[in-house]
Amino acid sequence: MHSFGYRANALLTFAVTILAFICAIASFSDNFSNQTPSAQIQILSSLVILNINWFQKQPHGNDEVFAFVAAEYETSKNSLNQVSLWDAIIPEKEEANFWIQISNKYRFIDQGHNLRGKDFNLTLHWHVMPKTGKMFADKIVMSGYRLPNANMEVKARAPGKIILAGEHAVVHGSTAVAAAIDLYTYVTLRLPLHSDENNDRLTLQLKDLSLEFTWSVSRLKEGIAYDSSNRQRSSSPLGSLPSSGYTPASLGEKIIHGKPSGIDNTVSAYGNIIKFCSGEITRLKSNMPLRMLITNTKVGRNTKALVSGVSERAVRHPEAMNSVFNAVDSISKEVAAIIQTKDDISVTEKEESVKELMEMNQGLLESMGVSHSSIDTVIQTTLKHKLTSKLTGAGGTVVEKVVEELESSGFQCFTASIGGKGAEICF
Ligand SMILES: C[C@@](O)(CCO)CC(=O)[O-]
Repeated sequence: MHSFGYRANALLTFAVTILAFICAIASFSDNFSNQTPSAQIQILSSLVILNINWFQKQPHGNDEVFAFVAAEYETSKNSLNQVSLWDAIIPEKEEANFWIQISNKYRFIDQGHNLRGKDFNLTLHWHVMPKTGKMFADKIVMSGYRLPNANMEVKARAPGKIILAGEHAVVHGSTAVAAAIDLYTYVTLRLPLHSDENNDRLTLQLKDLSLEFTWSVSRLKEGIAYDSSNRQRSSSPLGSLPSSGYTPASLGEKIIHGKPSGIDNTVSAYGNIIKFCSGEITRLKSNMPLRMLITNTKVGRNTKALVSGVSERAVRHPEAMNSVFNAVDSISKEVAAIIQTKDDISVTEKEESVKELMEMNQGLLESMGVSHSSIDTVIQTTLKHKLTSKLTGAGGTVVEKVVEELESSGFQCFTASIGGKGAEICF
């Protein structure tokens, strides 16, 4: 008679043997599974186009494909170094045949000093992970990539802007109309490839002005993080620039204006002609030709002081200043409506109306205490030529005469088209 322990041992051994036998058969059956997955990948500048055209999901299994793209390179110490740039899990057959356009998910960082001027491969790996059985792995290697030998450069440009109506009052909630102009500021950013070269300093050299500023990168990052978390609008309202470009611009505005309305950085970042009121932006589609003569009176100004001067006047005379702000609001709304109108009104009539509204706006700016005697000179000069109404639209010799006279008074003139592109970045 066998003891209980002896019987239990025999049963366990039998169960384990059967289990091992089933596993061996399952594993052997992998040899009959004919897997021929294929994939394509194309790298277009910062875009990856990926097309995995194979997926095999068992009726009740949960196979999935894990795909990742890595930059791979060789060093004297290791024959294979990988920097993962992108990955994804493809859970369903229906999702396995796809085209995607992405920028890298993970940052391409040189951990040592290995990548400058070196060749590397971009490799797409994919792993098919069945519920049971052998994991299948394959890859496509794309060779011929090289990181630059010198520091990386990023170029950006942002347009200047003009406010057609509503400056200053916009800070107090009135509507304003502004446009990007085709005069740009260009910036080239050089990023050191080696981390030890990045000594936490960002240096800005304004070569035209012979000025140089330096900031601590970590302090700037803190400022940007703070501003992003406090900003109500998180995405680009006009769709031309990532919101990350908007944030530093709005930080700069705070430095220059103290309490900015946000109109300057918005129009410079996103371009076009916009109607702006308390952070709400409406893009205007102009139905009239708009070219502007811009005169630089060369009178230095302190925007912060002017903006706070208007606020102080509003505290001293709240009712009167409210009426001024309301009048500016109506003027801006009317300017916006004229610019957009498709009615059968001649361009001259539209220009006459815009001219009149601008004159009224100028008067209100004077009542806010922000005008200057040099602006009166500009107005008198243009009025003398009875050309004020033409300055928005007309070009040619008549404008040249006005420019000549204004420049002889020591001013600097520019003609500009308005409503163009916003800030652009080129890697
Ligand atoms: C004076 C102001 O209205 C415009 C300056 O370009 C200030 C602001 O809106 O932030």
